[in-house]
Amino acid sequence: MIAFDLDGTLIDSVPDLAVGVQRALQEVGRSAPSESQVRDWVGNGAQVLVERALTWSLGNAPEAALQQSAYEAFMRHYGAAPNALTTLYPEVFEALHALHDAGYQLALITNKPERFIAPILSHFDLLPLFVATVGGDSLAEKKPSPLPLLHIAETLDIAPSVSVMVGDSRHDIAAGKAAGFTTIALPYGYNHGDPIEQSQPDLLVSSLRELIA
Ligand SMILES: O=C(O)COP(=O)(O)O
Ligand SMILES: [Mg+2]
Repeated sequence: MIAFDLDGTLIDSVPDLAVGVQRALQEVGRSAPSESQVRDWVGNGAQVLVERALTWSLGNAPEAALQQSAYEAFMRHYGAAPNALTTLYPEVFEALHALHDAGYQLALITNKPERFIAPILSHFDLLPLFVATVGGDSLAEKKPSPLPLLHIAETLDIAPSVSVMVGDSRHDIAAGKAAGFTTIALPYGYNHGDPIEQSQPDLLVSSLRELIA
């Protein structure tokens, strides 16, 4: 089984995430961050993304009521147009089809809220390739916890030792290691601005084409 991360691995979603964050902060009367700031804040799910933006804007952590209003606004704005500016990274479509046709079971494990998974994968004609998907709010814990990975392995009845986690961030690699998966990192996504090599994945590939090779 090969499990893929979504944001920063299969899709370059930051342009739409940034618009969602900017509109949410404007709606709650706060200054809006730039797209490059948002890029470094992606990785721990929508609640943390909104919290990081508010903390930047306020200079301190937000109160719960403000966090909740901004989170609801983000979910509404991002949910209204999750595919407006988002693109698939090069070779993703071909690579996923090649792996699927070769008989690998493909899973998707993202920290993104579950409700956005199907609309985005459907938009890019990728949804039927995945036997299982899990979002950041699907289970009690999200990456870097190994829980979502172990949950998928158990659901598919596949041992972690023959499972692979492919991702762009330290949370993917940490979750993969803790779950006993082989970890493969891609360098082009979002890792809070740090090189993914620092997480010491089992393998670093420059693209999904190289992964197939
Ligand atoms: O939504 C996020 O913060 C990150 O999502 P990802 O796990 O697909 O990279
Ligand atoms: Mg990612």
